[in-house]
Amino acid sequence: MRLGMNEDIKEILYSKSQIKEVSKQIGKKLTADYLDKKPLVICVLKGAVLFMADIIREIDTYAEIDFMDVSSYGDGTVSSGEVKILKDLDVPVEGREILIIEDIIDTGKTLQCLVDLLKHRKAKTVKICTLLDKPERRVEGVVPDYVGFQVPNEFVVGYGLDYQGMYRNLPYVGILKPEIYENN
Ligand SMILES: O=P(O)(O)OC[C@H]1O[C@H](OP(=O)(O)OP(=O)(O)O)[C@H](O)[C@@H]1O
Ligand code: HPA
Ligand SMILES: [Mg+2]
Repeated sequence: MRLGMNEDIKEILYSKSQIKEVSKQIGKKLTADYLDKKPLVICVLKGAVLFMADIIREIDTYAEIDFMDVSSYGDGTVSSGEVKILKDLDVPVEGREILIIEDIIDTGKTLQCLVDLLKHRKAKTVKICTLLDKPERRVEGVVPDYVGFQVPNEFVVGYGLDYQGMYRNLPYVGILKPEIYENN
């Protein structure tokens, strides 16, 4: 009998309070770096939605927010390599200081595609803030500017990160038991 989501987690990597603490630290840096710059803060749906909500409340300066929905993983644990734009931004980015908020950088394909697009649209600057960085799996040369935690090469879920659309609502980041996805 499955008792609930928590039973599917092999190990908790980052607790709610650790994530809160790291968001505060990053928020302080962002406040200093973006003072008077009126950045456009972009949340990459859906994974980044929880971290975005934390981060914007820690940025103590004028900022606009917008959302983009891109998807490359579908239902699996391996990137398809093909990044689809499912929802574009509502505002133009030309001349703007852009801060992209992500939950995780894995292969880097999603962000490489986004950064290229925003530069093509003539953004003034494009910086990346990610809760998690998994550098071991990188195939693109994406380097984040603000990082919460570096994660090992494991499939992680929680705090926005999903497996087959589930586990996003776990209040921590944990490693999914391999038997969960190996049985599917
Ligand atoms: O560095 P990459 O290998 O490209 O992987 C990282 C991206 O993959 C996940 O999103 P996904 O496409 O699964 O959509 P989701 O955010 O809606 O879960 C995650 O939220 C990142 O956006
Ligand atoms: O480890 C991961 N977990 C969930 N979604 C992801 N998208 C890229 N890497 C991951
Ligand atoms: Mg995502």
